[in-house]
Amino acid sequence: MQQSKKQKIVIAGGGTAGWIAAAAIAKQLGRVVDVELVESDQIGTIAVGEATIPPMRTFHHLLGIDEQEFMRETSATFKLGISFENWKDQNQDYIHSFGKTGQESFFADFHHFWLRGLQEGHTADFSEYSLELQAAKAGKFVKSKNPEINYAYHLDATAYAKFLRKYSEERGIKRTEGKISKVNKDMKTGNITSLELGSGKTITGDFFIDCTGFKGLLIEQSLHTGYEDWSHWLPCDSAYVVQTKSTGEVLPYTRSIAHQAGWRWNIPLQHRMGNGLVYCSQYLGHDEAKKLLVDSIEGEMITEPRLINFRTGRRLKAWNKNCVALGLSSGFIEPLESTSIHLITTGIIRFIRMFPQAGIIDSTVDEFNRQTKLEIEQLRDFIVLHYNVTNRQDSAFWNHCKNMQIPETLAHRIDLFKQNAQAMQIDGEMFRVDSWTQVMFGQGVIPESYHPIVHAMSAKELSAFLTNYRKQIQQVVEKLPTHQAFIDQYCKIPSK
Ligand SMILES: Cc1cc2nc3c(=O)[nH]c(=O)nc-3n(C[C@H](O)[C@H](O)[C@H](O)COP(=O)(O)OP(=O)(O)OC[C@H]3O[C@@H](n4cnc5c(N)ncnc54)[C@H](O)[C@@H]3O)c2cc1C
Repeated sequence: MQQSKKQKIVIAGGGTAGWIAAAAIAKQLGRVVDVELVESDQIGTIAVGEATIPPMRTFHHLLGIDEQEFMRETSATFKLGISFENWKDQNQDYIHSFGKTGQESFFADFHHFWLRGLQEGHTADFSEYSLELQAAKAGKFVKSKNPEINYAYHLDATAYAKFLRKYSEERGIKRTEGKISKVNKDMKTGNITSLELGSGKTITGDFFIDCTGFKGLLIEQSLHTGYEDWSHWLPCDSAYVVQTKSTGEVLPYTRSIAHQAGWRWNIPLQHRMGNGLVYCSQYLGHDEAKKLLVDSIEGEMITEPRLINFRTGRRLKAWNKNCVALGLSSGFIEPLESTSIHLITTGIIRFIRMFPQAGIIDSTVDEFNRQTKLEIEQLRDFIVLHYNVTNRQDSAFWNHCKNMQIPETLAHRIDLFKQNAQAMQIDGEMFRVDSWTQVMFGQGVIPESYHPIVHAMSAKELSAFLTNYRKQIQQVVEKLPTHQAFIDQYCKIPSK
């Protein structure tokens, strides 16, 4: 079999997306391709994106990253889930944790057993059957395989890009600083041939990865790929962000607190808190939003509040010609479930798997785009669920969300769950039954019936099963160290 010549990949942009792409390619393809990353210090990065989901650990494992070093360098903390406050209704909270809830049987998920229990007088909340959720509530954490505790991280976005830059440069990635002023294309094929910098330097390549952020300098401004707008389902279009000093012990979860026209977040890092207020500008003015954020934060501000505008949706093709878009240039479904960095990692893994060593083949491009579309649509549905299934009627924004037409795929899932508690699962989907059920129950969806298989247990057996499972979780949680104590001994940042 013939091996083609060594290809050159040019990565445009050095935010989280650019350096994740560089690090992954350096590790997996470093011997067979040359890579150059161009970034502009003058433009800088978006410098948000600080909450993650558990698959990041697998990605780090693939890169051979040492967890303690990574956590110290990025001031990271552990994340067991997200606390959704005032989403179902004002003054009602629930946690979407990364844990399993209860023990399922081959034919029916655990929530069917819990629903029967409710009917038979068991009053314990669904949340009491998840170890991660209870540990989060108690502010506790430990790394454990038995019982397994599933977790992700909160991290400092700027420090993370720096950390991956060091990793990539140590593995041979070339970095060029400069502002791209022109994207050159081949007249015949339409492929990108080179990037011209303000300094006059030209960077040529065989393949280009667009990580230039929302503007999509290559994929959109040069290749005019097109964008599918999802603002009719995800109407928030703005965020004010600000960093504050920490106050008290760090929580092992993100807080997402709904307000009259969106929500705000608290992301606890070791040395500071990340805060942001996401909103729909049609229902809340920018000045009001800024005031709402400033009035709600607890610690002293260490940055000025900064406005970020966005449009939810996806790039029509993540791979077009000889260019793949990653990160914000490929689309954005808002940060509610911390899915953007995850999409960068799955995007680069997919690209490496389908790497066009022998030239670009249409079927490969089509398959890449098909998988990318499916993945982002599944995440979109999960996020739309949070907005749509609510009892809130206190503002025009929530009335809009409650009554909006939702994607058919999501409507189908909600129907299945409402009618007979079926939590539909698509192969390979990121958020599993445990996530869908925690959010459905958390937002107040109560099914009309459950699977009859649960009657294979007698009432006595079911009662013992539910009671013992819950007790075991309580016993484990009692013995766990606090999140703060675990961080202090495992990955504490050096005091400055
Ligand atoms: C409000 C908000 C909150 C978010 N929260 C989360 C979260 O909690 N979790 C999560 O997973 N994701 C979150 N995200 C998404 C996350 O921030 C991004 O996915 C991530 O930071 C990747 O950004 P990026 O690298 O694509 O873009 P950027 O960080 O914008 O980087 C763009 C890069 O391109 C360079 N560039 C641009 N133009 C040029 C040019 N002409 N010449 C040279 N270089 C250029 C810039 O200098 C920069 O290096 C959030 C996003 C927003 C808007």
